[in-house]
Amino acid sequence: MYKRILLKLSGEVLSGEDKKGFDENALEYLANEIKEVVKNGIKLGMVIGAGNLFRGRELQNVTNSIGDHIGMLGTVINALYLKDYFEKKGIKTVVVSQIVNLPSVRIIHYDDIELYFNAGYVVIFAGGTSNPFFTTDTAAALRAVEMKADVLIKATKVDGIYDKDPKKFKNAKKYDKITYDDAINLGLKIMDTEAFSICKRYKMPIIVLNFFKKRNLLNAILDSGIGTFVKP
Ligand SMILES: Nc1ncnc2c1ncn2[C@@H]1O[C@H](COP(=O)(O)OP(=O)(O)OP(=O)(O)O)[C@@H](O)[C@H]1O
Ligand SMILES: O=c1ccn([C@@H]2O[C@H](COP(=O)(O)O)[C@@H](O)[C@H]2O)c(=O)[nH]1
Repeated sequence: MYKRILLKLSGEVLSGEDKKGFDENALEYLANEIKEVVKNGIKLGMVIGAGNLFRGRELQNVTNSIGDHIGMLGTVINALYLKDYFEKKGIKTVVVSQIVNLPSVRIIHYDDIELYFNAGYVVIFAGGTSNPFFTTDTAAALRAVEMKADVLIKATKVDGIYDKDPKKFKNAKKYDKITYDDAINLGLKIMDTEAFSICKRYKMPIIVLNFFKKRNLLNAILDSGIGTFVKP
């Protein structure tokens, strides 16, 4: 069983697939899945994307770097929305970020993060990497290494890594296991090359799984071979 986890969630986990904004049913499902994890005493860090609000590359007529700043701010909005929702459901949550100065957001400080985990808080790392031209996959890889996670779990809309995008190709084939090198060399677009490279360099295992299948997250944490496992 993994005890210390960095969970990367697609922004669409908050809105429902291919939708924008926030959906009450989606949030309730998410809170229930997280509650199960917290109940098991797992130290949980989270990085959430912002696909339900803004993706820099989708903002037409906006300068690239500014579009990315808007995207990163979207991840802060999601983090605060989630913190408020989680706390109403009894999940103690703290949001940390280096890109905003708000009373509801704390700065990232390694010693404090350990204290939050020991006190049973879920820690949401908001604001991506703090730099434009990256994505929250790379932020998740960085935070996983920084928090010394046992594993990075990418919970998304597909049930693992395929040889091509399964949303576009019906004949795509799933990998149960794959190496970092193969994921990078085959150009599999489930995660950025930067994210795979950081995980490879620091030997951070990755699990990619379907978040929309009930208890999948907890089952993966209990190490039951869910999704695709990326390893050296
Ligand atoms: N080789 C592949 N294997 C599996 N999925 C793939 C692959 N290539 C592309 N994808 C796509 O990657 C998507 C998952 O990416 P991710 O969870 O990061 O979504 P996102 O839309 O980028 O996140 P966000 O909503 O936060 O912007 C899947 O929905 C799938 O369609
Ligand atoms: O380090 C980062 C992380 C994110 N961004 C911008 O935010 C959006 C939303 O993130 P997703 O990973 O796509 O959900 C992304 O499209 C970038 O525009 C960033 O600039 N730097």
